[in-house]
Amino acid sequence: MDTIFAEASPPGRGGITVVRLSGPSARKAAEAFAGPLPDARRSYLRKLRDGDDLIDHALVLWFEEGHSFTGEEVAELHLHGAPVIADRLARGLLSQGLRRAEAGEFTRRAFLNGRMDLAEAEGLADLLSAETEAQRKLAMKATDGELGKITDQLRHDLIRAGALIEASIDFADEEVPEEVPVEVYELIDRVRAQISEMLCSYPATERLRQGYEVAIIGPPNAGKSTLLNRIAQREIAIVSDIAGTTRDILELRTDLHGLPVTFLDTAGLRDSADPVEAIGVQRATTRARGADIRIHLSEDGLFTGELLKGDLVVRSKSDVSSGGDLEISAMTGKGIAELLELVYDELRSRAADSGLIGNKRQAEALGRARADLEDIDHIAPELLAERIRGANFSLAEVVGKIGAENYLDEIFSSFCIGK
Ligand SMILES: Nc1nc2c(ncn2[C@@H]2O[C@H](COP(=O)(O)OP(=O)(O)OP(=O)(O)O)[C@@H](O)[C@H]2O)c(=O)[nH]1
Ligand SMILES: [K+]
Ligand SMILES: [Mg+2]
Repeated sequence: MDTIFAEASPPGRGGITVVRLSGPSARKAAEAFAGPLPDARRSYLRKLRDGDDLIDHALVLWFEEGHSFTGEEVAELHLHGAPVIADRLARGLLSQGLRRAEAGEFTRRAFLNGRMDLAEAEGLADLLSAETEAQRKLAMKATDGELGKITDQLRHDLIRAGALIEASIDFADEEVPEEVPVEVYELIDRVRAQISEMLCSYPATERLRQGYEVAIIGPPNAGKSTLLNRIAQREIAIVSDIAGTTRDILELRTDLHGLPVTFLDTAGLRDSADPVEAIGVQRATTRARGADIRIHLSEDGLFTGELLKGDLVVRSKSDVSSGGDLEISAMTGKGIAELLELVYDELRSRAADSGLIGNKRQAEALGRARADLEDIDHIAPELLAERIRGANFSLAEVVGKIGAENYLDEIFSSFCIGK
């Protein structure tokens, strides 16, 4: 096994740069620069030298095999945060025979050494890319091993069901048709119900993970771009009194009280002879349909087209006209805070339905497990036992106990170098 190294802190200048070494010669390599390091998990302030070149004064610590993030021997060198120092150290480490880590390689080794299951590793990837408080909380839950515990319990129940069937097959009187014990069906029903419940929460989880989209739509000159600028508190979109000003979709990423929300400004909806504007209208319509919420904005407070669950019908320019339930003035700012609260309330209630299933890979494996446990009422005991084995296999895949090799490259390449 190679000993690898990488900067664990972001590139560039900072207070410190942390260089992490992992592998069988991590400690030896650290000591080649820092001198002997007696105790694990204690930090030492040392001069790092390569021959007679003093590289830096650094904090150095090491972790024994089995008691580190990767499960291998790990050393950490906390350097002063100038790129030239880390570069100088890297040259020394390369000449010691170490190699640079690939993206996600530390976490990959942690998984391969049993320090975390696949769902925890995926949770860690989400945690590192979380942008808002709600995403942080969701990812944190996934790094905590909860899914592994639940799937272990489900597998335990299925193994018991399988054993009960085997016993009934072995001892069945040859004259009497074999009967599957009632407990088997009870166990399977319970497992299937739990899987269904977990799968039910998946779409809400996925939306929160990806971030929500709120499309501002309506006729030309409704004030959509002015509203976007008001939410952004800066001039993102071009505003003019010419109908058909906006053509491309403009995105504004926000953190709405901890929820990741992207507001979309779109082309005013109308039939246009201008081919470019027509493309804009087409894009607006398609994108708005896929958004989580649509704000239907118009001067008369009416809307055309479909109203989907959670949509808001809003009257614009309330400074010059009035009427309608929900009115705003993007010019004066009136009603904007209330509008954002309504958006937040709706999305928060959707986020509240999120659960432990964090991604498509996990959802698909669970879906296969559930499919094996459906329509089992009149099937022969041997076939039922086979189905149970299939479901067990899929449950093991959820947390990567089986079949992880197919996903490792994809999962770990989404990490940065040094993670
Ligand atoms: N009085 C008043 N005028 C507004 C308000 N919001 C927008 N306007 C004006 O309405 C006109 C159209 O505004 P835009 O924001 O460009 O409208 P839009 O819906 O983006 O228009 P298109 O991109 O052409 O579809 C501009 O002259 C704005 O200054 C408002 O709250 N009050
Ligand atoms: K306009
Ligand atoms: Mg516009």
